[in-house]
Amino acid sequence: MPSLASARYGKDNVRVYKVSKDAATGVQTVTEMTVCCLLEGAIETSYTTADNSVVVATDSIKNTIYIKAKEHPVNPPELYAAHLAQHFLDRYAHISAAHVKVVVHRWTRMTIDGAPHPHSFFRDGQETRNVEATAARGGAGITIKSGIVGLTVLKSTGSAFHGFVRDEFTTLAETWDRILSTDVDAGWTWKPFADVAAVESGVDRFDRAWEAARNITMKTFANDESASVQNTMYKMCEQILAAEEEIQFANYSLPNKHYFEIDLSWHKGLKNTGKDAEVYAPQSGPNGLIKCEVSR
Ligand SMILES: O=c1[nH]c(=O)c2[nH]c(=O)[nH]c2[nH]1
Repeated sequence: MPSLASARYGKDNVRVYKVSKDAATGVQTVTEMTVCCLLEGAIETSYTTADNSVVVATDSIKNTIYIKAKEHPVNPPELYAAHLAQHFLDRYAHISAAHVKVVVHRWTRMTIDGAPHPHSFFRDGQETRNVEATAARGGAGITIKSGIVGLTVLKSTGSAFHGFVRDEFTTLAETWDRILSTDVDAGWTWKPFADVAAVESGVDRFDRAWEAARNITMKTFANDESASVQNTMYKMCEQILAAEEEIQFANYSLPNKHYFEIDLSWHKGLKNTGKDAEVYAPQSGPNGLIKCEVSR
């Protein structure tokens, strides 16, 4: 006899834009985000016996996403996500958990004639600031994971990879100097918060951690004499844990986006390998994929 093992539902890809206008200076500040909100609870009968009386319509969930963005600050996204998730527990007795994901897109203020423009912005890359917040009953409180996704980086030297297993499956040559490129997906998990008030008190921690993680990622990527993606990402995790006491875990998921040397010696003896390598072939795939999570 089948039974519902797990279920959650809600609205995904809700695009939200919020502007704040400083009447005194005329300066406007904008935030654009994409929100997903999924609910769990005593909703089994909606699946098993077509009982829609337990269903908060996904259209209503979408409306709530807009209303909470109007009622509360959307920055930092951690606080907005906590307010939104907690709302569903407060409003609906049969909902036991609300999972909110917020993806914040970049709108960076333009500098025009050397001065910050009051109301014009540009998209300076596909990098996003991501937050996943879950509010749950039973003393679980609010759990929050923050992150950076889609920060594409490359270093043209300062990366090696040697000493790996060599056997009958190995063709890769050891290298002491290679190109290293990746799309950073970094995350940091906060100690659980008792309630929204706990998220709100000391709310500066979230922007501080995001800025620290971004700087740590770039500085370590740039300055580390990398022995491997594994070792470089571990060094980044260690520093993120050291930066904020309330962070329990730090994690990275990094594709290794390969750049292959091209042997052009067949053409008039052109030297383009080893120390003479200048023209490379960037690869779309396959790529390495290296992940880790580091705890205290
Ligand atoms: O940094 C690396 N880690 C690996 O595990 C690996 N494997 C590989 O083929 N190249 C690399 N590079």
